[in-house]
Amino acid sequence: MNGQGMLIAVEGPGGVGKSTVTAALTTLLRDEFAVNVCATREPTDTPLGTMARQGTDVYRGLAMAHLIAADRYQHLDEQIRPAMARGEIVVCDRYIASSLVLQVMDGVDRETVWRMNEAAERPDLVVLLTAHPDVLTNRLARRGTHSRFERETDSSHIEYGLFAEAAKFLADRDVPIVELDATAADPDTLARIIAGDVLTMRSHKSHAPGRADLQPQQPVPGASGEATLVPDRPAGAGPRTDRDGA
Ligand SMILES: Nc1ncnc2c1ncn2[C@@H]1O[C@H](COP(=O)(O)OP(=O)(O)O)[C@@H](O)[C@H]1O
Ligand SMILES: Cc1cn([C@H]2C[C@H](O)[C@@H](COP(=O)(O)OP(=O)(O)O)O2)c(=O)[nH]c1=O
Repeated sequence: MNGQGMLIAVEGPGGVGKSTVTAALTTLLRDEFAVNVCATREPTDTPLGTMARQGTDVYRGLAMAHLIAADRYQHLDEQIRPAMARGEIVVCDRYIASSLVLQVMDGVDRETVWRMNEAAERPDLVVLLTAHPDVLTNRLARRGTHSRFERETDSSHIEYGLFAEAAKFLADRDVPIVELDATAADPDTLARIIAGDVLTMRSHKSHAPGRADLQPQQPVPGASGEATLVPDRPAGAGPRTDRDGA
């Protein structure tokens, strides 16, 4: 963690509800818990990020991977690190895990993607939203697809599987990651569960020896359900399989 600030990455396949949950979490932390939140997303809304977001039919493979990484490093310099230094909780809709999935879908080796992101801040918490692939396909059909990745045949099944692999990859490298099943839970409930995890982590941090600004752990009214800490799974197991075959 960087000062009092934290970096929370909201990740998951297209249509799972990342943007919706990021917005709900931001509102909850700001309005109910008076936390300073920097809500952001990748690709960013800068010219570089917009080129990547709108350019998925033009840029592919290593070119796309470098475009995304360049946008991420600029994002870190200009927005994420300054916000963390101010003590804010940065909630980022898509981050490194997305690259470990989408660039791999695009034919780039996972280790290569990881090395390209070597100097990027590790998130304090990765929130991996999952849902049964058929649910994802239906949500994308209702909302409309936004990119070449989402239009790819069977994209929901492919992304679902690759996010499970990325979760294991990150957990093996000691990146804290929780997985939440968004198949049936509504966005506000998911936001409350995440807020509970984030505020608990923040409280533990502020209770670290030598800190004068101790804050009691804040309760999260209405939070229910269970977040699975990926490293807690049995060795070798993929992310939660309770929705497999559902
Ligand atoms: N938990 C949820 N349950 C049901 N529908 C949801 C949920 N979260 C989001 N949605 C809907 O699914 C669609 C995709 O959500 P969105 O936030 O755009 O996903 P993403 O950012 O992951 O691509 C939207 O129409 C949204 O209203
Ligand atoms: C963050 C990230 C995005 N992308 C690309 C894929 C997506 O098509 C595009 C935009 O992300 P996406 O979240 O799907 O867009 P929207 O918010 O409009 O639904 O950026 C990557 O290829 N790798 C990444 O690491």
